[in-house]
Amino acid sequence: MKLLVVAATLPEIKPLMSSLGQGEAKDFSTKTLHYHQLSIDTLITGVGLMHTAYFMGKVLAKNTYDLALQFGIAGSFRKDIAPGVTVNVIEETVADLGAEDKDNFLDVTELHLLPPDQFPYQAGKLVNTTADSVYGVSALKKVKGISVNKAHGYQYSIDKIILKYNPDIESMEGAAFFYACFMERLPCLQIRAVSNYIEDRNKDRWNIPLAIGNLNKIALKIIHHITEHL
Ligand SMILES: O=C(O)c1cccc(C(=O)CC[C@H]2O[C@@H](n3cnc4c(=O)[nH]cnc43)[C@H](O)[C@@H]2O)c1
Repeated sequence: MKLLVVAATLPEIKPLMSSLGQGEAKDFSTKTLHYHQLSIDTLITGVGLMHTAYFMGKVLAKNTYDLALQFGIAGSFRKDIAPGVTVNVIEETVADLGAEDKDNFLDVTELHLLPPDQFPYQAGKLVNTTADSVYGVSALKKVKGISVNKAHGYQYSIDKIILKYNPDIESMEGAAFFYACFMERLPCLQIRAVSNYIEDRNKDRWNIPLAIGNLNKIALKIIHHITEHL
């Protein structure tokens, strides 16, 4: 079985990679690891939608996989999804692709620049239908994500985005990962651990080590689940 494991930055999946053993570098962004019967390509895309889209397109043009897994940290809009909590992101919207109209924001579907049901969108959303039970993650909370180029850090714009999309979490790569996987009809999961609440910007309140620790525990659990059920 061939897996693609994607992260924005190396620290986010370094503990997982260390647990899986030495791999060989394919190029500066990808490495191949062999673990039991699995061949695992790891891809570090860099932070952001554009970087993720480029590297996903490149790796999927050259390789075929049975499953792609994106692991990352995220901000949470909800007090009940606290720093450290790990979630399965099952829906994505690019929340800052569009145009301003005075104090309003119109997204690409509202601007009629993207037909809301054009494949792979469903009512303007990217919805992941990959069966999570197969990969041992059914206990994780399923959440709605937004992807942005400009992270929210100001209560006024946070209130507005909650009213518009009612998101649970925010990342800077999730939608690009889903779009590439859905276009290639590649089963995929986007698993994120919360590093911070989305609030007026205060980096001192972030807990990235906790998020990365919990993220990697789940990541390893998924890989073990797959090896045990092959
Ligand atoms: O310093 C800041 O204000 C700041 C704002 C957003 C992200 C960062 C990062 O250093 C992390 C980038 C990385 O983590 C994901 N992430 C984590 N929390 C959030 C968030 O609240 N909003 C958007 N993205 C977040 C993101 O996917 C990046 O990969 C620093």
